Amino acid sequence: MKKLLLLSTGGTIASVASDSGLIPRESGEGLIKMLGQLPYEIEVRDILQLDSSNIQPEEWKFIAKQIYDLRKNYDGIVVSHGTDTMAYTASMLSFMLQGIDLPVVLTGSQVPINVVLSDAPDNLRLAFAAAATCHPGIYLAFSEKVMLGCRSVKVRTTNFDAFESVNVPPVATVTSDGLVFESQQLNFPHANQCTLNTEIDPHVSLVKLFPGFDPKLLFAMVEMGCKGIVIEGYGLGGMNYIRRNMVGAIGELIKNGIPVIATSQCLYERSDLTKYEVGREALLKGAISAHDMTSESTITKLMWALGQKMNVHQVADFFKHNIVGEVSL
Ligand SMILES: NC(=O)C[C@H](N)C(=O)O
Repeated sequence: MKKLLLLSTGGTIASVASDSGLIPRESGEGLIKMLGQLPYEIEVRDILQLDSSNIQPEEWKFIAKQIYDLRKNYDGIVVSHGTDTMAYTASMLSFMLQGIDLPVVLTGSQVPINVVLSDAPDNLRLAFAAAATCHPGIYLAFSEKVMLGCRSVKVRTTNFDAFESVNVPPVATVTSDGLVFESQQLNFPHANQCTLNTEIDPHVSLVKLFPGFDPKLLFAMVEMGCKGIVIEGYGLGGMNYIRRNMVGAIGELIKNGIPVIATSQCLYERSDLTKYEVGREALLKGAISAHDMTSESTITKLMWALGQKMNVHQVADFFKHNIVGEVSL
């Protein structure tokens, strides 16, 4: 029988009603009790009790360390987590725990587990099944899909089908035959040499461009300590240069050692700065392409790169590499 660990961190899945709204108070044991008999040996640790809106870099480091320290005793780990920032946590854990040597599966729910028609029991069962059968890696399991953590995005606020695997198919889906693996599972050459590296620099910004945005604000961010910027441009990644010169501003920033990553505000498909004049000009100035990465993966990859003390050229080179399955090049 596979030995699995549940690390509970809070979220709606563990929430109960209170005068001030839903608050995460249910224990991991409480979650497991609602599932009935499962064909796994499960141990539980309550490590946090937070709504995931409160999960930040300090918690990422803590969760990563828990996984790293405890992993040798288990065949797989499930992390119950709020849905709101789960894709960020999944992405950051992927970078912090490169070469992870067992499956780690994040899950949560849209409705608390103590509500009759909650999606929590199904999501938890799916996460345990994934933790028992997937290749080593960081995954997110939700609503009958198991996705690579660094490719998942929360796309719905209330619907049970809240997450999507963006730009790659889900790793597995639930069918009447059980968990069916759809795509090539990850098998990175460095698998089984798990490292814990939680050095990150969260002094970064994620800017969604809109017509009228004043590029001077980018310099204000840098003055306030921002060390790197992700810009969600239009479509394939285009940015304006007439009147408000985003392209010129990007050139200035890069000259001053601030990496600028260009991505798209479209959820699906890649950004490609080579296609239009408006993108190519930014590329010439040194903008770094995020290709088809999610914004969650892009911002966490940037934080991790800066945490490794990479300079702007090293960051540019780092973004040309697929580290944990986050990008198709
Ligand atoms: N469905 C949820 O889990 C939402 C909740 N606010 C959280 O992220 O913790």
